[in-house]
Amino acid sequence: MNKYIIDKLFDRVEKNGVVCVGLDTSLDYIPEFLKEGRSSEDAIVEFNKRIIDATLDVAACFKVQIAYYEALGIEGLLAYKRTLKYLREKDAIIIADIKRGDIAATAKMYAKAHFTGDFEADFITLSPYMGMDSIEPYIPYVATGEKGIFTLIRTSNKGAEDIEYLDTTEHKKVYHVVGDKLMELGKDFVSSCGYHPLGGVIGCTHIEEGKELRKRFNKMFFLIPGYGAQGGKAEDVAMYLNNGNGGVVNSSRGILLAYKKHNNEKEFDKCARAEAIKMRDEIREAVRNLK
Ligand SMILES: O=c1ccn([C@@H]2O[C@H](COP(=O)(O)O)[C@@H](O)[C@H]2O)c(=O)[nH]1
Repeated sequence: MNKYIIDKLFDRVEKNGVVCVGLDTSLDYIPEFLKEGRSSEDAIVEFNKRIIDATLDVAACFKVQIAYYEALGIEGLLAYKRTLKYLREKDAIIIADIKRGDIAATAKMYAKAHFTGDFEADFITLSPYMGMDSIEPYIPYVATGEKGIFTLIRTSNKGAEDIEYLDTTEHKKVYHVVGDKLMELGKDFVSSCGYHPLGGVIGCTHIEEGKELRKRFNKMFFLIPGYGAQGGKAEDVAMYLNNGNGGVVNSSRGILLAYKKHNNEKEFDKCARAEAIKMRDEIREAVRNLK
């Protein structure tokens, strides 16, 4: 049986739980005392390092949302690069949330940019709306066993209904078609853990289809956003998992800004840890209650 990066993620979930810490680090989220005397780049890196150190043993992985870094230009991208480097030094699993989608020639360059070099990540997110030839250039990296992708299938936002929920002539919704195509592509890469490294982004905010999607895409590992700040709850998430594995659940603002709930900016990292543990334990409990 082949070994792919998805086994490492599966094992981390077994060990640390399903929480994916979202490093959507906006400058506004960083407490003033940490910004004093530091450049924006250094403040972001310092904030991220402290969040990473505080949550490493209670997180399955870290999702770094590139938009927050790109928005600050070169300085932001340097902070992005340094954050990824720190995560790698800690042997943390990195999901780069870059949501790319383009013609194959360009996709090849995106693959090189985010699977090697300064911005190297373990997994990246992709948008499938230009078709499967926009996904294929990433597959040689997946085939090495060291890289994986999460493709948008059914997203967490309200606007998901505008396109993803449209009925197709095959009497399936668009997101079913996307998921089915990825399952087909993934079947050559099913790994020891039972999943393939061609994961899907499935938001936990449309709870009606949780069980159906879990059953239909049974070998697909899910990246599940929408928890906390977008309203997703542990009971909702539990349905997208298989015995508490088969997916990671992202929370970005919920974890990074936990200190605001406790009015304790000095200990923002401790508050982030407590929030990640609470989230992990609530999801574990909800999984137990499903049985
Ligand atoms: O369907 C999707 C796909 C991606 N996202 C991303 O996840 C985080 C969510 O942040 P929160 O602060 O926990 O709401 C963010 O990076 C989004 O770009 C998503 O929300 N939904």
